[in-house]
Amino acid sequence: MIVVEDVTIRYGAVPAVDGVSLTVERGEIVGIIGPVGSGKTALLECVEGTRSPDSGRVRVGGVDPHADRTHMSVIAGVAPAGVKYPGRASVGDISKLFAGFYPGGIDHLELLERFGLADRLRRSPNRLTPPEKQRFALVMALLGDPQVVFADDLHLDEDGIIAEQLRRCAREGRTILLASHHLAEAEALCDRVGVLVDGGLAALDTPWTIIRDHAGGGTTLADAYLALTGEPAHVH
Ligand SMILES: Nc1ncnc2c1ncn2[C@@H]1O[C@H](COP(=O)(O)OP(=O)(O)OP(=O)(O)O)[C@@H](O)[C@H]1O
Repeated sequence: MIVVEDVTIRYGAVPAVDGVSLTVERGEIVGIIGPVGSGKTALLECVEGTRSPDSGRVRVGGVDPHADRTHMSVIAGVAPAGVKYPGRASVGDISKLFAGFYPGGIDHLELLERFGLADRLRRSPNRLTPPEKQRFALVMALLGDPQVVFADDLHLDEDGIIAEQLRRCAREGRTILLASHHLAEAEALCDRVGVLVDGGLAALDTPWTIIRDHAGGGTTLADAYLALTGEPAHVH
């Protein structure tokens, strides 16, 4: 569903993303982890199509996501991060409004229920708790019944609703590409994990394979991450 071939992204002399290749199969959950500034956002932007790589090739569902924005708007949903919504608009109003853009999409009330937000209908999204904001962002991403879901800087909630719902999305055949600093949750959730270090993929495999190959006797993805990046896990 997602093909990234030898993608390089430059902002200055040093590439932000340097020759990255990866594929994501339909129904797979792939998480990109890596230190601050390692290129996760730049890579996701290229796959979402909001920017094009300086070299290399990206395909999502067979199309160039930067060139074919119309097709991407049909097949992909992006979980928006850090959005400030108009003051008086409520969770119910905004999700209903956006659902109206997607005839044949998923009912907004059903999604709010699935993500544990049914009792937040009248609240401003700006006043939700951080985990609720993340769940609302995923509701917004799913309104159009997308085949592919992108979530940059995904925050996973302790009660597991987000992980449970993303697993459900994958079982429904949706393909999920996320970036996160939450290593324990990414280890539990993702079919495969890519570790970006200075714009290059230092590892791309199932969490247990990365742990086996890189954790140096440790037992967690955080152990492997420390060995690969030289940094302890950083959650902001
Ligand atoms: N608009 C920009 N102009 C110049 N440099 C940029 C720009 N956006 C990103 N960069 C640089 O590209 C590199 C990769 O940044 P990117 O935001 O992709 O990292 P990240 O892994 O997503 O970080 P974070 O963990 O903070 O989300 C960094 O060195 C960053 O400073």
